[in-house]
Amino acid sequence: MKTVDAHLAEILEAVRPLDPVELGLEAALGSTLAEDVTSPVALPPFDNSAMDGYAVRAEDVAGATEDEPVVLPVAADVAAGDLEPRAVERGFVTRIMTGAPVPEGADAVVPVEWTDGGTVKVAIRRPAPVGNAIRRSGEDVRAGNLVLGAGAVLGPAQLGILAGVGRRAVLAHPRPRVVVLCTGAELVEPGTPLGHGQIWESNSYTLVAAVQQAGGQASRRSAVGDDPYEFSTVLNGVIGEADAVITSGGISMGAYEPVKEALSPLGTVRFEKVAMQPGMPQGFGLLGERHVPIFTLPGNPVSSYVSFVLYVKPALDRMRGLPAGPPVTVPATTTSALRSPAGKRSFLRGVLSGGAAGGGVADERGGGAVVAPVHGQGSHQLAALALANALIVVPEDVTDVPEGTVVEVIPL
Ligand SMILES: Nc1nc2c(c(=O)[nH]1)N[C@H]1C(S)=C(S)[C@@H](COP(=O)(O)OP(=O)(O)OC[C@H]3O[C@@H](n4cnc5c(N)ncnc54)[C@H](O)[C@@H]3O)O[C@H]1N2
Ligand code: MOO
Repeated sequence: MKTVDAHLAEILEAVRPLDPVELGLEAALGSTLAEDVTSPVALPPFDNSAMDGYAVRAEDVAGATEDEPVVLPVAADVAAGDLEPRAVERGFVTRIMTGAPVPEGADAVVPVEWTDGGTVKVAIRRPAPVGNAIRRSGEDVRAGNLVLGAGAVLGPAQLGILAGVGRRAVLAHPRPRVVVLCTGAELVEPGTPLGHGQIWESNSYTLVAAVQQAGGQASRRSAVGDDPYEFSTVLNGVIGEADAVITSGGISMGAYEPVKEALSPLGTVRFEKVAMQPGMPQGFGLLGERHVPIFTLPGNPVSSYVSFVLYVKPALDRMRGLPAGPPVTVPATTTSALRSPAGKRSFLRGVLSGGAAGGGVADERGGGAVVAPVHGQGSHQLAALALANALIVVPEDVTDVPEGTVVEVIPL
């Protein structure tokens, strides 16, 4: 049987980063920067006030006290956005608002709270040291400085600095558009009545959410039955708009396996058994001239989600232009004994707590972190999966793990 590592390696070998495109900032959340961005100007671009108050020459107010305030005439008002260059003469002040340019000659701002708030003349009750409440030009970024490098994922703060350095659009790897397509004649939409032999379709909800969490844009197609022709028709209808396709179901050894039956003749999608549990039946390949990756995941709900975590998430990372590899694991001590089939890598569902997972500090031997396997390890046991927050990895050559052993765990 193929190993988990070999299957992932094959997928990562085949999948390429999406070509960078020019994205407006409104559309760029979650994309990956494909250029280095520098600032054309210093930020702030000019010295400006950090507070509402009075721009002064510090020496003019050096003697101010509560009992003997310094009273000075207010020569002008300067608000944020004031375009007129201004100056403060010796013996005068300028009323100034937060964000307004500091007038020539002023070297300190006295907050309004230290004064009587006068508009014609003002009584200042405390001295302000040179530089008080002034935000210097270039304090945040110098002109020409790199603010974000290629490879940065654009979140709210990153979009903010891009706008802050004057960009409206950037070159970025877009979020992959992923179509999720489930198969199975027994599947009906949640919210509709169940007939005999039917179940509510759930995998697409899990997989769409997983794609979104992994930085992709997911779209869901209603489940198709067990007819390979119908499956092919739906697939052909969506492929033009997809950067990747995920299917669930229809790939094992039964008589009605529409995904396998429709895709096997193409010769570009391989169906094989991978030495893992759950998720043994797997398929992967490339479709059409655009070489759109297709992940044909097993239908059992736990199997399809575990397969997503192990194979699709790293592939989406690569498509996003990010470093891609197997999921990160952390050490934790198992609270119960574990069993695993010989020759397969198991991904048991568990609840990870303590250590780094619980906000504490885990040492490299799992000190502090513990993991408790959930009750119900069948690949159909979706409720047990929903209680878990981690996958406990049991290697291929291990069949019994005693309670108290340090194991590797994939946080979900
Ligand atoms: N003779 C063999 N039978 C099976 C083997 C095998 O090696 N030999 N492998 C088993 C394993 S392991 C798995 S995993 C499944 C995978 O089968 P398929 O990918 O073909 O999936 P289906 O048969 O379509 O469905 C399996 C199971 O999952 C339920 N299901 C499917 N889709 C959904 C969905 N969207 N939402 C909720 N539940 C879903 C479906 O009703 C079935 O119960 O094959 C084993 N059999
Ligand atoms: O590989 Mo299957 O996922 O055990 O049920």
